[in-house]
Order: sequence, then C-alpha cells, then structure tokens
Amino acid sequence: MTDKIDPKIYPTELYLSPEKDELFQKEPWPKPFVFNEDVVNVFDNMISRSVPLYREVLACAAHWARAYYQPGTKIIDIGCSTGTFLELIGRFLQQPATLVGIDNSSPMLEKAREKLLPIQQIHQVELICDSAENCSFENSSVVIINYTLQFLPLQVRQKLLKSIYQGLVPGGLLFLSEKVKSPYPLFQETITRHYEAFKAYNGYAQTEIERKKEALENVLVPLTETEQLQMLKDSGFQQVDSLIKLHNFLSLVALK
Ligand SMILES: C[S@@+](CC[C@H](N)C(=O)[O-])C[C@H]1O[C@@H](n2cnc3c(N)ncnc32)[C@H](O)[C@@H]1O
Ligand SMILES: O=C(O)C(=O)C[C@]1(C(=O)O)C=C[C@@H](O)C=C1
Repeated sequence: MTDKIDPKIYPTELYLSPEKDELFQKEPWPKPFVFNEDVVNVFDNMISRSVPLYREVLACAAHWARAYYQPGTKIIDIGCSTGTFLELIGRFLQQPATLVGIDNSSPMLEKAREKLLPIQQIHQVELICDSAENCSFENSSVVIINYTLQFLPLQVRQKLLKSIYQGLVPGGLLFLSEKVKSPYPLFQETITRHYEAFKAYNGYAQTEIERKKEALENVLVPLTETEQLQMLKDSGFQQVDSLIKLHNFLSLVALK
C-alpha cells in the first residue's frame, strides 16, 4: 500500500520581505553586481521577481529535503541568503533537525538570523559566514545549493561539488538550481528574450533589465545543462535527474 497523500507536502507560502527592488532605477547601482547591504535589503523581492518559478523551486526543494533527510544528520543550504529555504524546511520538517546555512555575505546572514528565530524553537540552526569552498559538509543527508554555484569561479565549482559528495552520507541528496545557457546561440537569444519579457512582466523596466544584465557580466557565469550534469557525474554522483526548467533556469537532483 502507498503512503497516505499529505496535502501539506505542497508548501507554497514563503517568508519574503516586502521591500521593493528598485536598485537599478537610478545611480549608483551595484556594478559589478555584489551582495552588499543595498542588495540584501531588497533581495527577497529581487529574487522572487527575477527567478522563474522561484516559489515552486523552493517548495520542490523542501519536498525533496523532507524525503531524503536522515535523522541525526544535517540539512545544509549553501548560499542561503536571507534564509528563505531554511525557514520553509524548518516549518515543513516533521522532526527536529540541524539546519545549516552557509553564505559569505554577512548582511545576508543578519537577515537570515532574524527570519529563522521562530524555527529555532524546534531546530538547531547554524549560520556560517564563509565561502562555501572552505566549509565541510560532513554528516549531511541533504545539501541545497540554489543559484549560488553560478557565482563561483569556474575552477572552484567542481572542487566544491566533490567536497559536497564526500560530505554527504550514503543515500544523501544534492538539490542544485542554476541559471544555465543554451549551447545553441540562436536558442540562447530566444530564451534570453523570453526571460527578459518575464522580468518586464514582473514590473522591471527595460533600463533596469539592461543595467542588471551588464552588472552581472563576468559575475554570474552560466554553464550549459550538459556541463552541469557532467560536473555532477565527475564529482561522484551517478544518479542525476532534472526536475524543473523554465527559460534559462534549471533545478537538478543528485544522489550519493
Ligand atoms: C542568488 S543568491 C542565492 C539565493 C538563495 N539560495 C535562495 O534560493 O533564495 C546567491 C547567494 O550566494 C552567496 N554567495 C556567493 N558566493 C558565495 C560563496 N563563495 N560562498 C558562499 N556563499 C556565496 C551570496 O552572498 C548570495 O547570498
Ligand atoms: O540573471 C538575472 O538577471 C537575475 O536576476 C538572476 C539572479 C540569480 O539567478 O541569482 C541574479 C542575481 C540575483 O541574485 C537574483 C537573481
């Protein structure tokens, strides 16, 4: 017999701060793009208006995290930003756990600390202000890395994925979301236009879209989906699958 279907397994309510992202409307805007205090103050609004299916991706990550979490191990969110995923999984998990957030931006972690106060009554929460490359992932059964690997230097990405693989317990899960690019220039052009229309639909003016695109050049460096999959396989993950893709944003799962 299959388990009873739990409607609560489909969480969609995220704890997002309402401050509107108007950063690229006037000088000075963050160029090159950086996760400084100005960005942090509007980050929840920025990411939820800039990443297609952001809510669905986090809900999906929470579902997979709950399914693969092993008692006595850690759930680690790399590039946890303001703690939105950790807050969601904290509400959603059925047993107390150790939830670890890693981010190298201290203003991000200040926001996260505030957001995560309520769930600390149930879970042990650890926030680490450091570069992911310097961290250990030992005794983790779930590692989430959403929209963060894309900001790391190319030569560091594979090393980080290998270190995550080493730290995961057997049966542990990696959930990875990234901005990707098409290997075909014509498709890339069409996808970009559609993505920019998505941003415009979410209230960004053309100038804001163009300024941010310029600010992100050489800061956010996307790979192709094939390259992402290969990197995961080369890091030791043998069972890798894609879950969500819209425009140039992709979510994958990989099992140890
Ligand atoms: C786009 S945000 C991630 C969004 C978040 N995962 C979410 O789903 O809401 C990228 C985050 O990665 C952090 N970051 C960038 N480089 C990092 C590194 N080398 N180590 C740790 N965190 C890093 C940034 O400070 C930022 O908070
Ligand atoms: O690619 C873009 O234009 C985006 O705005 C995407 C993106 C991301 O994927 O992280 C870039 C920077 C911010 O962190 C929020 C969203």
